[in-house]
Amino acid sequence: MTTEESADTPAIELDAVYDAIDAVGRPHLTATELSRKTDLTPEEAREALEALATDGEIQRQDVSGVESIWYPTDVAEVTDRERVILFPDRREVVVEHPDQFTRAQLSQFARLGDSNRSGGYVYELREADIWAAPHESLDDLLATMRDVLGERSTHLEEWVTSQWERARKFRLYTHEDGYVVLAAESDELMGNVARPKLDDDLLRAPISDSESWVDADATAEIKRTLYEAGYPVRDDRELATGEPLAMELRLRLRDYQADWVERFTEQGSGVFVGPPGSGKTVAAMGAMAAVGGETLILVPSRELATQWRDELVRHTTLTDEDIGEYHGGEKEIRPVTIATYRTAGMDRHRKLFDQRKWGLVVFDEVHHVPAPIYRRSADLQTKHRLGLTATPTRESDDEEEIFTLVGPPIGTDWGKLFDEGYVAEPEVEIRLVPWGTDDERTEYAATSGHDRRQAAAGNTGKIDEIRYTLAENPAAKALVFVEYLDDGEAISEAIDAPFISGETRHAERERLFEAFRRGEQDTLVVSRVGDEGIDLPDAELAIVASGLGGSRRQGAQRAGRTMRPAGDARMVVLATRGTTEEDFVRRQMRHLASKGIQVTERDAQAVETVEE
Ligand SMILES: Nc1ncnc2c1ncn2[C@@H]1O[C@H](COP(=O)(O)OP(=O)(O)OP(=O)(O)O)[C@@H](O)[C@H]1O
Repeated sequence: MTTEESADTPAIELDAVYDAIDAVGRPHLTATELSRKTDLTPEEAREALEALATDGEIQRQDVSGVESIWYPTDVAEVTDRERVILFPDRREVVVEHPDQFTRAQLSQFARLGDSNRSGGYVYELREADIWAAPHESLDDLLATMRDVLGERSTHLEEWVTSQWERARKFRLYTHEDGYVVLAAESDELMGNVARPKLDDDLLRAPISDSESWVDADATAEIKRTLYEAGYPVRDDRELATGEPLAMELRLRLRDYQADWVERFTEQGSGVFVGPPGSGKTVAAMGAMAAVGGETLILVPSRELATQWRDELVRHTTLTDEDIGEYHGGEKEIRPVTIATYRTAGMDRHRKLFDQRKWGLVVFDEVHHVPAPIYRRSADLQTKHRLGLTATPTRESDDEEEIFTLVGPPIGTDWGKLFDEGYVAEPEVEIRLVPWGTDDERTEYAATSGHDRRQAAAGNTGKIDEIRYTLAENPAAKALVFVEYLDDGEAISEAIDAPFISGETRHAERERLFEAFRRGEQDTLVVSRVGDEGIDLPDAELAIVASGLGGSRRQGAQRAGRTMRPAGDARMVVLATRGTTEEDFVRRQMRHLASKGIQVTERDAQAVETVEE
């Protein structure tokens, strides 16, 4: 073969790439790997792969900073097969076409970053993700990882093991004489980490080279300081059980709920993490019964306070007389008191925390806990603390607060909950809607910043799409979510359904929601303010016309509305095609997808899309 000839013919046949892939033992390879399995140099291998890619025979998957991954087009085309690619050195996992189970598994020990250029999902494993993995043992965690990654990396597993151990190097416990002790795994850790970092007034006196007597009122600060230094502290103190509370459940906890409660009582504090409708509220009642002490329940809204009361009366032996509500409407402190965060956060209502001897404080929707409550939570460290959340949004600034002031997560494999039918998987569909009129498009182009967002939100093309979607699902009880009042009013008028916003009086809201629950009202338009923390168990269809929410959590919550165990729930998210709204919605949905929810994307159905 002459040099000229070799320049023209591909350096390698596709078959040889398949052979090399087989030899590598994964469904993809890098140029370096190809060169090792053939007699090509790495450079020749890369050129050969590029030539095959130009011919469309193979595809590449790029991840910045490391070698590209290649796989045959056939595999990509015939199957929308899931591909999980691990980059152990970067502690990253790239997943293409992940199924629901894989996403649920990954979200337990990794956080979703951005997508890469080829559209794969990139998950990162950071220290705090391992510290906060809701597994009972390291073996359980490693088993989940091996299951989802399909391959083992000794290097990664060593790192995971070291992080797991790192989160177990310090613990607080109650000495038999009643004082609180900080114990380090070794003298070095106490001498080189804890003592230099913690002020003298926090560490009262050394007990030994690895243990110190600490200020019992400063445990929150101790936990936070060590967390920041990279050592999350186990909290094994004996906690107050408060005034006794006699209560029993009227229903049987499901196995996973019983397991959550058991882990909670062992730890004394923690956060139940489970998808909406998975029975966290009921499990929290199990925790109340297990602690057996008077309980303060903090919730984000008055509506939720009333719901909690109803559920407590329905599912436990508590009666209405045992339960007090404490918020803008009513102020009663009883053995079980349900307060809103807002009222509880006000200084003049401090008595809520001190008037009775609480044994347990429950933080519902724990990611909603406002700063004043967090400050107060530092004083609640001697009590049992239980958080509830459906959205362990790890990127949030609250991550550390939740971990140190409330407790570590307690969870179950989400995939299992879906599989066993405890939670219905919603279908989420993004629909890209063209502009209703040319004028709107022009206006969008001429504005910037917030006005621009508002223009995209208010696209009148969405009104047709809403009508179409409602007509598609005639029997479904539907909620239409909007971001701006003007849009809400326009939609409400166009589809002849009441509009509930932050301006709607409380009594009117309740009346409309009740009518909706009873099935007398089948469609409601709800603004972003109007839906905060409200539970609408019977919604079968949610149309998000705009403003999926300023935060990812809100997106997840709205999807949550349709994720009740009953019925075939569906969510349609509208976004104006070709605008920033489109990107925004996609990003939000990606987050949902990472929580194990099936998301699809299609063009608007009502309006013909014209090529622009
Ligand atoms: N052990 C159980 N036995 C029977 N029904 C249960 C049990 N646990 C939960 N449920 C029912 O399942 C539904 C959802 O439960 P729950 O309200 O506790 O979920 P959740 O996770 O708190 O939901 P959300 O996150 O939306 O607040 C409720 O109707 C509840 O009565």
